Amino acid sequence: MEEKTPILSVKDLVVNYGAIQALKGASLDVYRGEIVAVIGANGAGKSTMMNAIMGAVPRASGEILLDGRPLPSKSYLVVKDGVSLSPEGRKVFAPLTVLENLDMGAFPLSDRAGIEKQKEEVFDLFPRLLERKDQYAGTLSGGEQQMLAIGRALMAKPRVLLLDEPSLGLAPIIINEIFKELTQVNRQLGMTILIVEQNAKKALQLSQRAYVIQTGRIVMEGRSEELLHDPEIEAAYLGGKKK
Ligand SMILES: Nc1ncnc2c1ncn2[C@@H]1O[C@H](COP(=O)(O)OP(=O)(O)OP(=O)(O)O)[C@@H](O)[C@H]1O
Repeated sequence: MEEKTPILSVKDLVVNYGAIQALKGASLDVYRGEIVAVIGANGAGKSTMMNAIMGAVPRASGEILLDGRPLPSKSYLVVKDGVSLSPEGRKVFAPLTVLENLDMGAFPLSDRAGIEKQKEEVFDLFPRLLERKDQYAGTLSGGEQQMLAIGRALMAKPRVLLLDEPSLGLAPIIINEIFKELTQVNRQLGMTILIVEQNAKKALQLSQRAYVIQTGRIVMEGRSEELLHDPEIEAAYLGGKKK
């Protein structure tokens, strides 16, 4: 699966919020077709990593490359280049319907037929959204809003899909449903995915490779299967030995 040039490469990324250094030279690579996870505790810098890739927070130094070329620093240009984000807390457009939210996500596409095809793919993955296509997004359940946020990100036909804590605040049964669909997104659409999660177990089960971030630094990386059974990871992120 791994090739020479990563589709997405973050090199020595530094992000400051005033006096707080949220990322202290973090690097990671994502190869085409992979699901890569970044796990870490509250405040480790996971959302900052995603927002910096999207150009939504400025970087102090470092490089972000897509297919070896620097990504633009404006969010809408990043989306046009092929990177979409499903943000932390979903952030769907509450006063718009499901269909209108999906249309908003399709802004880089110009042909009507392409947009409709993309919508069909999203509805195929999340039939619950089709059933609720005319419902206002603000009235959807948390799980449905998460599906819509992922669907909206997919509408731009990204080459890399970024997911910021898709499990946040959801019941385990809904998390399982969403993570099953993410496996489908990866397999069915061949979608490359970078996911950041506090739910380390789910993220490691979903991904092929993973990075561990601690106070702005990548401190460990490896095959997810191996990290799942690493005693240090078990103790720090998986709630000890209990099975
Ligand atoms: N806009 C901001 N202004 C100032 N400090 C910020 C801002 N956003 C984030 N931070 C700080 O940067 C650090 C990293 O935050 P970030 O949101 O990236 O962490 P995270 O790993 O995504 O955490 P969580 O899992 O809780 O969402 C934290 O110390 C946070 O308080």
